[in-house]
Amino acid sequence: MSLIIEGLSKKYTKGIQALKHISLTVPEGECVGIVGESGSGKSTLARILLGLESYKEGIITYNGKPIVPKNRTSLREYRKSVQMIFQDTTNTLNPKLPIWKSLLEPLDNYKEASPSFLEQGLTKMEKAEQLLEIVGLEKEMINRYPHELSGGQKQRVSIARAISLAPSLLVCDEPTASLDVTVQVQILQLLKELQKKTNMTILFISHDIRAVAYLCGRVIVLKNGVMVDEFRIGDIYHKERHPYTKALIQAASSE
Ligand SMILES: Nc1ncnc2c1ncn2[C@@H]1O[C@H](COP(=O)(O)OP(=O)(O)OP(=O)(O)O)[C@@H](O)[C@H]1O
Repeated sequence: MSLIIEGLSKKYTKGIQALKHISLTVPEGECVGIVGESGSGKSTLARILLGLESYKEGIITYNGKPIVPKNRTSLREYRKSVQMIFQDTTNTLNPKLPIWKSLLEPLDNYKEASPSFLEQGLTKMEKAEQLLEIVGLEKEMINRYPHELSGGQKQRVSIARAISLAPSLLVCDEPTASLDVTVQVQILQLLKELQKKTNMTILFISHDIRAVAYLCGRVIVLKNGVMVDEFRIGDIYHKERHPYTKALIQAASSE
């Protein structure tokens, strides 16, 4: 798995330049964090990576193949290996469907997928139960509806759904932002555990440098669409950090 972004820029209509010449490589099995304040372009980057947003300038290649936005055929295979979790689970979990139906949607769409962490020969319901167990939820929850779950439980279901196809890359866009602090920590722990177990690559997008520092080995700092800093987590307190990175650390430690 390799994801390479070279010289990516994105301009919205009305001239808003959300990303300016972004270049980065996401190596296999690593967790790379993208941190920045509101409006820095984090979600734009995530949406482009998922093929949900177009871009005119730059090249994105995944395993050597270019990602062409909104090209359904080339995106089908890509979508199988690249999954996303969002801050707001309403995008993922249809309120009208029981949990098991939402959970099994990706596996239904890609019948050829057989993730190694699911036992062979399971019925549909047993697959849904196993997926829930992997993310630390009671299997009895498969028959509930999203409104009958807490925010943290819903995010666990979203994670179970996202990993059900054993993606090689998981893009997480502020997955803990709307959760209580203790639940945030539990979700971060779960992601860390899953990453260790499955060796999937994670691109973790957050405004919270502490969450990024907990989970990621490498960090990229975005400010107004520009990559202003990039470092290994061990160098977070290095004196050569960009003043904006230092300000983010300072702000987080005084919260
Ligand atoms: N569909 C759109 N049309 C026009 N401008 C947009 C659109 N989406 C985002 N923008 C603008 O692009 C810039 C980057 O927005 P983006 O949502 O990527 O930032 P972000 O870092 O994810 O912020 P937040 O943390 O608040 O979600 C902002 O100035 C925003 O107003």
